[in-house]
Amino acid sequence: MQNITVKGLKKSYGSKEVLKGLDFSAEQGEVIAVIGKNGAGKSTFLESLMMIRDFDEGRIELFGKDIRKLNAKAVRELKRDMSTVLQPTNFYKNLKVKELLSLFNAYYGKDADLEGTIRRFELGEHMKSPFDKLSGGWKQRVALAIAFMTSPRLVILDEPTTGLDPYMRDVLWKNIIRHNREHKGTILLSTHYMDEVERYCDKVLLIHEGRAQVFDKPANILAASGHASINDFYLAQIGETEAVPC
Ligand SMILES: Nc1ncnc2c1ncn2[C@@H]1O[C@H](COP(=O)(O)OP(=O)(O)OP(=O)(O)O)[C@@H](O)[C@H]1O
Repeated sequence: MQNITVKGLKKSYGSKEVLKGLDFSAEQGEVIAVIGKNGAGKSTFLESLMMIRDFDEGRIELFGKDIRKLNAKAVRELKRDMSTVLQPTNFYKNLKVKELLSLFNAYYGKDADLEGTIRRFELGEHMKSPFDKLSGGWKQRVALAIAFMTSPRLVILDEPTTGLDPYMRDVLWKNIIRHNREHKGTILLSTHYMDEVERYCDKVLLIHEGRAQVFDKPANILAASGHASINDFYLAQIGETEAVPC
Protein backbone atom coordinates (compact mmCIF):
# COMPACT_ATOMS: atom_id res chain seq x y z
CA MET A 1 0.00 0.00 0.00
CA GLN A 2 1.26 3.48 -0.86
CA ASN A 3 1.37 5.75 2.17
CA ILE A 4 2.61 8.76 0.21
CA THR A 5 2.07 9.78 -3.40
CA VAL A 6 3.41 13.09 -4.68
CA LYS A 7 2.89 14.33 -8.22
CA GLY A 8 4.36 17.45 -9.81
CA LEU A 9 5.05 19.29 -6.55
CA LYS A 10 6.02 22.93 -7.08
CA LYS A 11 7.03 25.55 -4.53
CA SER A 12 8.59 28.98 -4.92
CA TYR A 13 9.67 31.53 -2.33
CA GLY A 14 9.16 34.84 -4.09
CA SER A 15 10.92 34.50 -7.43
CA LYS A 16 13.04 31.56 -6.21
CA GLU A 17 11.66 28.31 -7.59
CA VAL A 18 12.73 25.58 -5.15
CA LEU A 19 10.58 22.59 -6.15
CA LYS A 20 9.89 22.43 -9.88
CA GLY A 21 7.63 19.40 -10.27
CA LEU A 22 8.74 16.72 -7.85
CA ASP A 23 7.30 13.19 -8.11
CA PHE A 24 7.61 10.66 -5.29
CA SER A 25 5.93 7.71 -3.63
CA ALA A 26 6.49 5.67 -0.46
CA GLU A 27 5.20 2.26 0.48
CA GLN A 28 4.25 0.92 3.87
CA GLY A 29 7.33 -0.38 5.75
CA GLU A 30 9.92 1.63 3.82
CA VAL A 31 12.68 3.80 5.27
CA ILE A 32 13.53 6.46 2.69
CA ALA A 33 16.34 9.02 2.80
CA VAL A 34 15.97 12.40 1.14
CA ILE A 35 19.33 13.80 0.08
CA GLY A 36 20.50 16.86 -1.83
CA LYS A 37 22.85 19.76 -1.35
CA ASN A 38 22.15 22.62 1.07
CA GLY A 39 19.15 24.58 -0.14
CA ALA A 40 17.97 21.82 -2.53
CA GLY A 41 14.50 21.88 -0.97
CA LYS A 42 14.56 18.85 1.34
CA SER A 43 12.96 20.63 4.29
CA THR A 44 10.46 22.36 2.02
CA PHE A 45 9.44 18.97 0.66
CA LEU A 46 9.19 17.30 4.09
CA GLU A 47 7.28 20.25 5.57
CA SER A 48 4.79 20.10 2.69
CA LEU A 49 4.18 16.43 3.54
CA MET A 50 3.73 17.33 7.19
CA MET A 51 1.09 19.87 6.13
CA ILE A 52 2.96 22.74 7.79
CA ARG A 53 4.19 24.31 4.53
CA ASP A 54 1.85 25.27 1.72
CA PHE A 55 2.83 24.42 -1.86
CA ASP A 56 1.98 26.13 -5.15
CA GLU A 57 1.12 23.31 -7.55
CA GLY A 58 0.91 19.54 -7.70
CA ARG A 59 -0.75 16.93 -5.53
CA ILE A 60 0.11 15.21 -2.26
CA GLU A 61 -1.79 12.11 -1.17
CA LEU A 62 -1.26 10.68 2.31
CA PHE A 63 -2.77 7.25 2.96
CA GLY A 64 -4.70 7.67 -0.30
CA LYS A 65 -6.18 11.05 0.60
CA ASP A 66 -5.52 14.26 -1.32
CA ILE A 67 -4.45 16.63 1.47
CA ARG A 68 -5.87 19.66 -0.33
CA LYS A 69 -9.36 18.17 -0.31
CA LEU A 70 -9.58 17.48 3.41
CA ASN A 71 -11.63 19.44 5.91
CA ALA A 72 -10.18 20.47 9.28
CA LYS A 73 -11.47 17.35 11.05
CA ALA A 74 -9.99 15.04 8.42
CA VAL A 75 -6.63 16.88 8.68
CA ARG A 76 -6.67 16.37 12.46
CA GLU A 77 -7.36 12.66 12.02
CA LEU A 78 -4.62 12.31 9.43
CA LYS A 79 -2.12 14.06 11.67
CA ARG A 80 -2.79 11.48 14.38
CA ASP A 81 -1.23 8.91 12.08
CA MET A 82 1.85 11.04 11.53
CA SER A 83 4.75 12.14 13.66
CA THR A 84 7.88 14.22 13.46
CA VAL A 85 10.80 15.03 15.72
CA LEU A 86 10.22 18.11 17.76
CA GLN A 87 13.14 20.45 18.20
CA PRO A 88 14.65 19.49 21.59
CA THR A 89 15.14 23.16 22.43
CA ASN A 90 11.36 23.51 22.61
CA PHE A 91 11.04 21.02 25.41
CA TYR A 92 10.39 22.09 28.97
CA LYS A 93 13.96 22.48 30.07
CA ASN A 94 13.61 21.72 33.75
CA LEU A 95 11.76 18.45 33.33
CA LYS A 96 13.40 15.10 33.96
CA VAL A 97 13.21 12.63 31.06
CA LYS A 98 10.65 10.60 33.01
CA GLU A 99 8.44 13.66 33.51
CA LEU A 100 8.78 14.70 29.89
CA LEU A 101 7.74 11.26 28.65
CA SER A 102 4.83 11.17 31.10
CA LEU A 103 3.70 14.55 29.85
CA PHE A 104 3.59 13.36 26.24
CA ASN A 105 2.04 10.10 27.35
CA ALA A 106 -0.80 12.05 28.95
CA TYR A 107 -1.09 14.31 25.91
CA TYR A 108 -1.36 11.40 23.46
CA GLY A 109 -3.71 9.48 25.75
CA LYS A 110 -4.63 5.92 24.88
CA ASP A 111 -2.69 6.04 21.60
CA ALA A 112 0.63 6.13 23.46
CA ASP A 113 2.77 3.23 24.66
CA LEU A 114 4.99 4.67 27.41
CA GLU A 115 6.50 1.43 28.73
CA GLY A 116 7.15 0.07 25.23
CA THR A 117 8.83 3.32 24.21
CA ILE A 118 11.16 3.33 27.24
CA ARG A 119 12.10 -0.29 26.54
CA ARG A 120 12.61 0.03 22.78
CA PHE A 121 14.68 3.19 22.98
CA GLU A 122 16.59 1.93 26.05
CA LEU A 123 15.96 5.13 27.96
CA GLY A 124 16.15 3.51 31.40
CA GLU A 125 19.53 4.85 32.50
CA HIS A 126 18.55 8.50 32.01
CA MET A 127 14.97 8.51 33.22
CA LYS A 128 15.87 10.65 36.22
CA SER A 129 18.19 13.06 34.37
CA PRO A 130 16.98 16.59 33.61
CA PHE A 131 16.42 16.78 29.85
CA ASP A 132 18.45 19.97 29.61
CA LYS A 133 21.53 18.29 31.06
CA LEU A 134 21.61 15.44 28.53
CA SER A 135 24.16 15.29 25.69
CA GLY A 136 22.99 16.19 22.18
CA GLY A 137 22.78 12.54 21.23
CA TRP A 138 20.65 11.63 24.21
CA LYS A 139 18.36 14.62 23.64
CA GLN A 140 17.82 13.42 20.10
CA ARG A 141 17.21 9.88 21.34
CA VAL A 142 14.49 11.09 23.71
CA ALA A 143 13.00 13.28 20.96
CA LEU A 144 12.86 10.29 18.61
CA ALA A 145 11.29 8.14 21.31
CA ILE A 146 8.55 10.73 21.73
CA ALA A 147 8.01 10.86 17.95
CA PHE A 148 7.53 7.08 17.89
CA MET A 149 5.46 6.90 21.07
CA THR A 150 2.11 6.50 19.35
CA SER A 151 3.41 4.07 16.69
CA PRO A 152 2.49 6.44 13.86
CA ARG A 153 2.03 5.13 10.32
CA LEU A 154 4.22 7.89 8.92
CA VAL A 155 7.27 9.44 10.59
CA ILE A 156 9.07 12.38 9.02
CA LEU A 157 12.47 13.34 10.41
CA ASP A 158 14.53 16.33 9.34
CA GLU A 159 18.23 15.49 9.80
CA PRO A 160 17.66 13.35 12.93
CA THR A 161 21.31 12.41 13.40
CA THR A 162 23.08 15.65 12.53
CA GLY A 163 25.91 16.49 14.90
CA LEU A 164 25.98 13.10 16.61
CA ASP A 165 28.99 10.83 16.90
CA PRO A 166 29.03 7.63 14.78
CA TYR A 167 28.17 5.42 17.76
CA MET A 168 25.11 7.45 18.75
CA ARG A 169 24.02 7.66 15.11
CA ASP A 170 24.21 3.87 14.92
CA VAL A 171 22.20 3.50 18.14
CA LEU A 172 19.49 5.83 16.86
CA TRP A 173 19.34 4.12 13.48
CA LYS A 174 18.99 0.71 15.10
CA ASN A 175 16.10 2.11 17.14
CA ILE A 176 14.46 3.57 14.06
CA ILE A 177 14.85 0.37 12.02
CA ARG A 178 13.67 -1.89 14.82
CA HIS A 179 10.64 0.26 15.45
CA ASN A 180 9.75 0.32 11.80
CA ARG A 181 10.14 -3.43 11.46
CA GLU A 182 7.74 -3.95 14.36
CA HIS A 183 5.18 -1.39 13.25
CA LYS A 184 5.43 -1.42 9.45
CA GLY A 185 5.20 2.34 9.19
CA THR A 186 6.87 4.57 6.63
CA ILE A 187 9.86 6.65 7.67
CA LEU A 188 11.07 9.54 5.58
CA LEU A 189 14.11 11.50 6.64
CA SER A 190 16.60 13.99 5.32
CA THR A 191 20.29 13.48 5.94
CA HIS A 192 23.69 14.65 4.75
CA TYR A 193 25.37 11.40 5.85
CA MET A 194 25.71 9.21 2.76
CA ASP A 195 27.01 6.26 4.79
CA GLU A 196 23.66 6.21 6.62
CA VAL A 197 21.77 6.12 3.36
CA GLU A 198 23.75 3.15 2.15
CA ARG A 199 23.66 1.26 5.41
CA TYR A 200 20.15 1.74 6.70
CA CYS A 201 17.72 2.99 4.05
CA ASP A 202 15.50 1.01 1.70
CA LYS A 203 15.43 3.80 -0.87
CA VAL A 204 16.99 7.15 -1.54
CA LEU A 205 15.49 10.27 -3.12
CA LEU A 206 18.00 12.76 -4.53
CA ILE A 207 16.47 16.20 -4.95
CA HIS A 208 18.43 18.24 -7.46
CA GLU A 209 17.42 21.26 -9.49
CA GLY A 210 13.97 21.08 -7.89
CA ARG A 211 13.17 17.58 -9.05
CA ALA A 212 13.58 13.95 -8.03
CA GLN A 213 16.79 13.38 -9.96
CA VAL A 214 17.13 9.83 -8.64
CA PHE A 215 14.73 7.66 -6.65
CA ASP A 216 15.77 4.05 -6.14
CA LYS A 217 17.24 1.45 -3.77
CA PRO A 218 20.89 2.12 -2.80
CA ALA A 219 21.96 -1.27 -4.19
CA ASN A 220 20.29 -0.54 -7.55
CA ILE A 221 21.91 2.89 -7.69
CA LEU A 222 25.36 1.43 -7.05
CA ALA A 223 24.82 -1.37 -9.59
CA ALA A 224 23.53 0.98 -12.29
CA SER A 225 26.07 3.76 -11.75
CA GLY A 226 29.13 1.62 -11.07
CA HIS A 227 30.12 3.79 -8.11
CA ALA A 228 31.69 2.17 -5.07
CA SER A 229 29.61 4.17 -2.59
CA ILE A 230 26.54 6.39 -2.41
CA ASN A 231 28.89 9.20 -1.45
CA ASP A 232 30.79 8.84 -4.76
CA PHE A 233 27.51 8.58 -6.64
CA TYR A 234 26.19 11.71 -4.94
CA LEU A 235 29.29 13.74 -5.71
CA ALA A 236 29.18 12.64 -9.34
CA GLN A 237 25.49 13.54 -9.67
CA ILE A 238 25.86 16.95 -8.10
CA GLY A 239 29.17 17.65 -9.85
CA GLU A 240 27.89 16.79 -13.33
CA THR A 241 25.45 19.67 -13.31
CA GLU A 242 27.64 22.21 -11.56
CA ALA A 243 30.79 23.94 -12.64
CA VAL A 244 33.47 24.00 -9.96
CA PRO A 245 34.50 27.60 -9.28
CA CYS A 246 38.21 28.30 -9.93
N1 LIG B 1 10.46 30.68 4.41
C1 LIG B 1 11.33 30.87 3.42
N2 LIG B 1 11.38 32.04 2.75
C2 LIG B 1 12.24 32.26 1.75
N3 LIG B 1 13.11 31.33 1.30
C3 LIG B 1 13.11 30.13 1.91
C4 LIG B 1 12.23 29.85 3.00
N4 LIG B 1 12.45 28.58 3.41
C5 LIG B 1 13.44 28.11 2.61
N5 LIG B 1 13.83 29.02 1.72
C6 LIG B 1 14.86 28.86 0.67
O1 LIG B 1 14.48 27.78 -0.13
C7 LIG B 1 15.60 26.96 -0.48
C8 LIG B 1 15.34 25.54 -0.01
O2 LIG B 1 15.40 25.51 1.40
P1 LIG B 1 15.24 24.16 2.24
O3 LIG B 1 15.40 24.51 3.66
O4 LIG B 1 13.99 23.48 1.83
O5 LIG B 1 16.50 23.35 1.69
P2 LIG B 1 17.24 22.07 2.34
O6 LIG B 1 17.54 21.15 1.20
O7 LIG B 1 16.46 21.53 3.45
O8 LIG B 1 18.59 22.74 2.84
P3 LIG B 1 19.62 22.28 4.02
O9 LIG B 1 20.27 21.02 3.57
O10 LIG B 1 20.61 23.41 4.04
O11 LIG B 1 18.86 22.13 5.29
C9 LIG B 1 16.81 27.64 0.15
O12 LIG B 1 17.42 28.45 -0.82
C10 LIG B 1 16.21 28.49 1.26
O13 LIG B 1 17.00 29.63 1.48
